[in-house]
Parts: sequence; C-alpha cells; structure tokens
Amino acid sequence: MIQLHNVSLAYQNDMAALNNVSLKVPKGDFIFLTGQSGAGKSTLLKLLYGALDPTQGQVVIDGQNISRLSRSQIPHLRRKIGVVFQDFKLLPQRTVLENVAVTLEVLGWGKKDIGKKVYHILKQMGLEHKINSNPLRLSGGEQQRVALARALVNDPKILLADEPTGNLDEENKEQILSIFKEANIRGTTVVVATHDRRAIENSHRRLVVLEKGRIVEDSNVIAE
Ligand SMILES: Nc1ncnc2c1ncn2[C@@H]1O[C@H](COP(=O)(O)OP(=O)(O)OP(=O)(O)O)[C@@H](O)[C@H]1O
Repeated sequence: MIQLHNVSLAYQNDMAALNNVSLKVPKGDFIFLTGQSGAGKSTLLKLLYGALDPTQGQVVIDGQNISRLSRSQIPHLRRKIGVVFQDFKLLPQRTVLENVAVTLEVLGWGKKDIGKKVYHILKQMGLEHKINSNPLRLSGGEQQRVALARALVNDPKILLADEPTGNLDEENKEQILSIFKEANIRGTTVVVATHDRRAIENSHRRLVVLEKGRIVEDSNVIAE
C-alpha cells in the first residue's frame, strides 16, 4: 500500500510543486497519474522512491514512513520498487544483458541465475535477440522495453513509470501498456505518470489528475 498524507513539496524557495496531496494506492492497484506539464507528476513519483523528502506531510510505503528512513535504508526500499525514468537511463557502455542484470547483481544473485532470469524477461519483452547489443543501437521502443525489463526483472512490489510512452508510436505504446498490465496481474502495484490522454482513456484504470500540485480529480476516491 502506498499512502501520501497531506504531502507538500517546495523546491528551494519556489512555489509548492505539490500542495497538500493525500492519496492511497492499495496493493495490487494500477493507477494513471496525469496532468499538464509542471503539474507535479514526476515530483510525486520521486517522493515515492525516496529521491525527495516532503517539505510537509508523510509518504508511507508498506506501513513505513519513508522520510524517517536513514540513507542506508533507502536502497532497501528501492529493492521493492522498479522505476522507469522518462529518459530510460540505460548504461551506454554496457550490453542489454548487463543493463538488466544490474538489478539482480545488487540483490546478490549468482551469475547463472541472473543469466537465466534476464534471458527470460528479455524473451517476454521480445528482445532476446538483442541481448548482447549496445542499448544505444536500439530503437526508442526497444530501449523503453529494456528499461522496463530492468525495472521488472526482480518482480518488484511496486512499479513507477514516468511518461513511459512519451515518444513511442501507437504499436509500441500498446506493447508497453500490455507489459504494465501483465506485471499488475502478477501482483505488482503500478503507478504510471503520463499526459498521454489516449493511452489512459482506453485503459479503464484509476485516474488521478494533478493540477498545479493538487489532486483535482480521482476516478476512484477511496473512503477514509
Ligand atoms: N529540480 C527542480 N528544481 C526546482 N523546481 C523544480 C524542479 N523539478 C521540478 N520543478 C518544478 O516543480 C513543478 C512540478 O514539476 P514536475 O516535474 O513534477 O511536473 P510534471 O507534471 O512531471 O511535468 P512534465 O509532464 O513536464 O514532466 C514545476 O513547476 C517544475 O518547474
């Protein structure tokens, strides 16, 4: 379960990027977070994986107030959370295999198990033939799927994705969205930030709309 209690965040002395936001995302839910550019979507995701601390309020993941975690506890939190960034953040000097393997290496998996698991997820993504490629030689859609493979290879409890279908064509968007849905069916809680209204409208998922740092619409408000 993800919970935000009256969360505000101001960058330096600026206006609040998030203003008194409260939100509950039950385990196994799938939500789209939407709103115009600058509405606060990326900021909210960053709070959820401990990259930012709220100026006010609390962010609670699985019953744990994450602003109370020490620096050394943050990596432990992140093991539960797969993140797909807006710009993929793939390592350019490493192969596709090595990029995805990173997630399991930090968890201390053995080399043989890593090889098997990475091959399996890349096959699911239709990328097994690119396993030894340099990510920079892949198309945008393929790079996005490598980023997703890296985020999902350890079956995280939570998947956070920031504008994952941004520059993709319709076919690639469909493919990415169906990967999210499959992960969700396997039990991962999914939070996707996007301003791609078309992707959202056809998906019949919970929709949370941010405007100037406030939640102005929630298609599935959960009673207190
Ligand atoms: N590092 C930063 N320093 C100062 N202000 C920031 C920083 N990052 C974001 N902001 C400001 O916070 C507000 C919310 O930004 P955020 O990136 O969360 O919006 P967003 O909804 O994700 O936008 P986009 O769809 O363009 O990615 C904006 O006004 C933005 O200018």
